[in-house]
Amino acid sequence: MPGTFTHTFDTPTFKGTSTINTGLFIGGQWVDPVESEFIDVINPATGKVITKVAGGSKADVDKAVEAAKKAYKTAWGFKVHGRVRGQLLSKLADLIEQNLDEFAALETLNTGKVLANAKNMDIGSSIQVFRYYAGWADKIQGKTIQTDENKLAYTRNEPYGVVGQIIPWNFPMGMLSWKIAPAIATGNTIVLKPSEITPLTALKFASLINEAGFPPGVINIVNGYGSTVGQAISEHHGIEKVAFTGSTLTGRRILKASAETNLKDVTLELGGKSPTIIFDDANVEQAIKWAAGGLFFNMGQMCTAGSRVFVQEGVYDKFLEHFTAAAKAMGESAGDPFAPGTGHGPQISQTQFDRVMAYIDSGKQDGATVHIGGVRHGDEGYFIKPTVFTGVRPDMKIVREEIFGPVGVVIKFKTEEEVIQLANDTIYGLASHIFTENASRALRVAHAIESGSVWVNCANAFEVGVPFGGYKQSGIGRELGEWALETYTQIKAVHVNIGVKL
Ligand SMILES: NC(=O)C1=CN([C@@H]2O[C@H](COP(=O)(O)OP(=O)(O)OC[C@H]3O[C@@H](n4cnc5c(N)ncnc54)[C@H](O)[C@@H]3O)[C@@H](O)[C@H]2O)C=CC1
Ligand code: BAL
Repeated sequence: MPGTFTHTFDTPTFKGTSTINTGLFIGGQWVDPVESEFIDVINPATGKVITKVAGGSKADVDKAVEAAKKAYKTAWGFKVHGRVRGQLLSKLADLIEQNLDEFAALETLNTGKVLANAKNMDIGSSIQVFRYYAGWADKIQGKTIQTDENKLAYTRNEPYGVVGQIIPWNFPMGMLSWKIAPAIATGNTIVLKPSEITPLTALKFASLINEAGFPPGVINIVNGYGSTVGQAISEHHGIEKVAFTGSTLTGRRILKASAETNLKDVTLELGGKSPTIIFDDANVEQAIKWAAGGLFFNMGQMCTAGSRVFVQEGVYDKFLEHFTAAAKAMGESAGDPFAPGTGHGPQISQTQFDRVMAYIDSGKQDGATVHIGGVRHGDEGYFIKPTVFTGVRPDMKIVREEIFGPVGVVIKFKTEEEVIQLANDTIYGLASHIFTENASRALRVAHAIESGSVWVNCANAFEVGVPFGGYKQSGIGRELGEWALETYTQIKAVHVNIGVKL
């Protein structure tokens, strides 16, 4: 019988006891893992264990796929009107909203995110995503193709059936909503694996699925390690599509697993090394604020983090002075993520802390200048001070590789042509942020940059209706907006002979 985790919160927005089931959610029921594995969940602000939750194995994935297949064949897909799928998604959004403060508290406990951000950005935006796709569920349309009087040809956008979804730890509820909402709107059933590091809000979410009214097996949540549950999803012959957000290395493994098994469709949202470009003609005060947020938000644990900051020579000194001050202020606001006034939390885990500190050390060893930061904050938890390097060369690891921490490089440039070449000198192509008051330049540079998203005079300003995804090694496919509907449907062409006789 699966256990529960109970925690009493006394936060500014949520005072009360949260009780969540720590099992696997398969076929509408909480079950124990077949192999009885349990995984520690750590509070990154203290480094202490919060609880243990079930970790699944291949056998649990098999059970979840069976449940999802049965649900798809008997109670979901086109057996259910799109309007009903939309109503259930809306109900889920309402239930998350009714539990907003508890979700936010759990997210902060498990990730170390600042509470206000967890509430307004993570949980708040995931509610928006469920509502947005609830609206699409009865608007999935094929096309008729006019050939001649003898034929009726039309297309249907059909669901894949069972889809697998593997999500990371940097935005646990955000990425869950990006994956589940469009897949459900288009009529698929789901086996989702949260990150084994951050399962708490996914488990809370699972407890709302039956209450929202979903038939058993439509949404299954199987927590566990990537090397077991993640790999089993990627290799499963009963899964027709997998959607993944995480590292480029794991993305390659998932693509390879698909190639070596059933050639399932794959959507990948991977790493980045995004440029932030500030031209002399920018509104520099605004650019400094956006660039600091664009790099340090979520402790730099964003795939779109503007971690290479290119500044034109005329505003370089002014920018660097104030950008450094912003980093300093952010560092001074580090602390208990539940406390009002805290602006900067810990990295997610000891592993990520060590990885980010190793990048900082490599920058120092390669001869870059630590302009500010470069050290841990405090002596408990996984806090790292916002860090800015100057005096870098293009070949340094801190310039080329995704750090996924509060660490950026500031580089001076002279001309537009030069900065376009520098910005595109990367294997990644996820996002870019451009600051200029010259509209022609903004559009010229936006079109020349090789990235799936370009933000002009802002940074990381996501919109649920606008597609998101990567060029180059940052990914395959698009999420959000109507584009996500395409990634969760396959097109069937139907040819009907009206008048041709043989
Ligand atoms: N694009 C993004 O939003 C993210 C990028 N990253 C990048 O990845 C780096 C490493 O972080 P990790 O947590 O190790 O990322 P990861 O890519 O290993 O983990 C992401 C998800 O993939 C799963 N996974 C791991 N190995 C798998 C496998 N063989 N098959 C299927 N699923 C598997 C994990 O359990 C987790 O749910 C970070 O430093 C960062 O650079 C990490 C998280 C999110
Ligand atoms: N993975 C989408 C949000 C982000 O990490 O930037």
